[in-house]
Amino acid sequence: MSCNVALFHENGDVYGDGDTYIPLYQGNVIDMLGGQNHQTSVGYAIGQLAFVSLGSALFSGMRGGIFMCTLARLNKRLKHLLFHTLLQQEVHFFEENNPGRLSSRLHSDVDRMGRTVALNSNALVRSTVKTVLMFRVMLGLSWELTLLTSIEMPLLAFLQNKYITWSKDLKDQIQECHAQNKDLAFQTISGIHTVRSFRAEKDELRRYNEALDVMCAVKRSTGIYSAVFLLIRRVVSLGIKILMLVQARSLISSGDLTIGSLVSFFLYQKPMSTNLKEIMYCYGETMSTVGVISKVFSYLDRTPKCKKEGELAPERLEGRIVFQNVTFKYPSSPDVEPALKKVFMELKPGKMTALVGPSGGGKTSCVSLLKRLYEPEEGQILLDGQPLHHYNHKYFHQKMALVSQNPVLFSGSLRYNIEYGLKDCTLERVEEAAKKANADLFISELKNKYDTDIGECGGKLSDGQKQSLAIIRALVREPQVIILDEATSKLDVDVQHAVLQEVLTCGRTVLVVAHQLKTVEKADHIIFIEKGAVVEEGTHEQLMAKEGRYYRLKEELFS
Ligand SMILES: Nc1ncnc2c1ncn2[C@@H]1O[C@H](COP(=O)(O)OP(=O)(O)OP(=O)(O)O)[C@@H](O)[C@H]1O
Repeated sequence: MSCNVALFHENGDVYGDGDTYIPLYQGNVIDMLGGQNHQTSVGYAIGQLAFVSLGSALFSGMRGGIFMCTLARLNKRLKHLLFHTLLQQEVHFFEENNPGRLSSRLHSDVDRMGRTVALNSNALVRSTVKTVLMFRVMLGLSWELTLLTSIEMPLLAFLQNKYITWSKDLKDQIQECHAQNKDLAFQTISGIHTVRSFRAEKDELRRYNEALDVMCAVKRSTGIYSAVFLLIRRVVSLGIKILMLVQARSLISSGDLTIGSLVSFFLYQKPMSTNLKEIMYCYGETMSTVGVISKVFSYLDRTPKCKKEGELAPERLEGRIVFQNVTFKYPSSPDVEPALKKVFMELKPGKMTALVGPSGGGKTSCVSLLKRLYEPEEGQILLDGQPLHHYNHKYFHQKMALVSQNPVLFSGSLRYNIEYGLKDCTLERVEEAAKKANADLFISELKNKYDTDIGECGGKLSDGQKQSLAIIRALVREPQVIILDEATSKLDVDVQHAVLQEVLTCGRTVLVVAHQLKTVEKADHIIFIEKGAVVEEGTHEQLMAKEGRYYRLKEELFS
């Protein structure tokens, strides 16, 4: 984009950047370099050039540096804001937008957006100033030739505009393909165990290849558009140049233009058109990034569809939970039957309540509503007589702990995972919780004890150890309500009993979600839920004596 041109003129005005020095004088270069001027004026001009070159290099370096720093800050701020906004969104948002796409928005799109805005504004300022100054000088040399040069610009701008309109959709498609491919590769790699056990490597490779083919086709179209555009642009430029040469010849013959001025004019014309191209390129780049920018901003402006956080954070919480005629439909399936229909149930403090029923009955939906991952469509859930959303978010999730069958663990140490999200948690507290979960023995046998790295998603632990870790993580928070969603299924029977005994101490409310009916026989209260409705409830003995759905399910499982 730059050219090594150095011109000297009598006014002593030099303009340029980096390796481009364009003196803004009027006069004849050829004469001076040919030695017709005095030796002193050449020395003076060279000194001046050196001085201005140094100044130019210094300022262009500073400008580049300042823009790079601004770009880094802008990127950091945008990513922070976007990540913050994403974390505020309701669960349904993440069901609609898969992780690969969101991660691509957060990284590639924000980078591209920052680069376009910051770098293009840098180039735009530089090129505009240079263009205005050069234009002034060129007008002084020959207004007729300047007029012809100026015709080229709107023509090229028109072509560029057309090109942008055609290529914008393609660029959006490429961005989308990138996100999809990333997501596909991520899914396959993270699920490699399943892929391997189903011998699905070839299928996954084929799927990835098909996705690559789609992207390749879009890129091919972009290449064709770009080649055609370049060809037309070159032809237009060539036509204008021929017109200029014809005009210059007639000006020279009529004595209105000297050969020296013509050479000067052409020496200006090249960097001038380079600058104009740069301006148009920046414009084009900015325009083609508009799609990306608008997507990023649509996420930044998105208001989460969840109820506002409440203030309640009582010192003492009893833990009595009541579902009052709760009806609920998943936002992603608004047209199907509700997952829960007018559910009424009570979970008492100091008691273990078990939620049982066939697959798809609505057990997990109850737990999701309890953890406020979704909001009921009708009815409400009360905790100590207050709707759940009245409680302070952090307080609420500390008081109500969920331990699931396949807990989500993060790479890092055991201690990091146990203390996750807790401030000022001492090692003594962690050790005490581990003892209560009957897990202190296995941890003490590890080489680095609580500092042992558990690997990606806890990959270095057995399934039972992962469950133990999740139980410690819940207990260390000293919750008043504990939800065990098949949370002890991978533990030894002795450990299961010890854990259940422990969670029932301190008058805690315990909800056990169970698929294996054997684990719930000891529950104080059993609720049988089927097709989203409570069908029957009572103790194990009462339900067995009733010979209803619970009895029949038990018979089916053991027959
Ligand atoms: N994220 C979701 N989006 C849409 N529908 C869902 C979603 N999760 C569950 N469902 C539907 O809601 C109904 C209740 O499902 P739920 O997971 O609560 O049952 P469950 O009793 O926990 O089943 P299981 O014992 O198999 O875990 C089912 O019909 C299911 O298809």
